[in-house]
Amino acid sequence: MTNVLDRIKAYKLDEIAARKARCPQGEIEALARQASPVRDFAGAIQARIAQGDYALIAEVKKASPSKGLIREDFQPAALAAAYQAGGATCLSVLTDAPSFQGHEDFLIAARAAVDLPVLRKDFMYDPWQVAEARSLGADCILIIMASVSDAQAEELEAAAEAWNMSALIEVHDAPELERALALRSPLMGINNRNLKTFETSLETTRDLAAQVPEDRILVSESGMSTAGDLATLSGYGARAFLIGESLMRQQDVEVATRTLLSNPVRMGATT
Ligand SMILES: O=P(O)(O)OC[C@@H](O)[C@@H](O)c1c[nH]c2ccccc12
Repeated sequence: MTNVLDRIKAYKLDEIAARKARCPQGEIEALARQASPVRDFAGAIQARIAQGDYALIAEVKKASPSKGLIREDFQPAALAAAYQAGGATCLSVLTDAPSFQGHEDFLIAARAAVDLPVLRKDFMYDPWQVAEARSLGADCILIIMASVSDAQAEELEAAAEAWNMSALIEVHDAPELERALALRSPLMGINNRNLKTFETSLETTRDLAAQVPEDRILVSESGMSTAGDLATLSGYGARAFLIGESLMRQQDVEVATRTLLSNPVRMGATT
């Protein structure tokens, strides 16, 4: 039985092979070395949380396999600027074309419009892709535990470290979280959406949060749309949130971002 994630992995491996044939490791590394200096993605999230604020990773997302086209008027630079003005801490930009109608140029344009660190949101299997991400300017990569072996995850994380980039480790269940804890990255993403079935429930974060050690930053991912959702997830221990669709559906993205982030539960504050 093949699921969505398996299908994505199959075409992604073909895509990687074709790209590597056009631009071998040495060449992509040379391009990566010329890229704009790395912005500290994990550090920005850590700093925002330390201030008692929520850290928002705001996603530039045109379409998804489960929802189709999400936003008609899609201008990555303007959207990035709106996210930054609305209070986002970092950006995530989808670069996968077949399933998300993403593009490398969207990441380049979005990052150039702001001074926030940027996650390249794509399906990573090969250290070559990490160098490619850096060559585009990306500051962070995604490692989806459901789609890689332990050895692959370790190899991708090591590549991110070698480029001074952050890595967001994504899990959806307890066995994946267990495997993820063998890695070093402080950024532990709990995806509320099952990438094999698209089923989405904030209870995923509730059920796994207790198993995330204190020294990791819990990032709740997917399926959030209101300040109330953030408050609920904050009750489970999440202080960082990765949000795309609900913000992409708003006419005024800056106002929507600011509204979403209003009313944070200030840690340690008494009422
Ligand atoms: O649009 P949402 O429901 O707010 O979700 C954003 C982000 O979490 C989601 O796009 C995502 C999480 N993990 C992924 C892995 C690949 C592609 C996309 C994703």
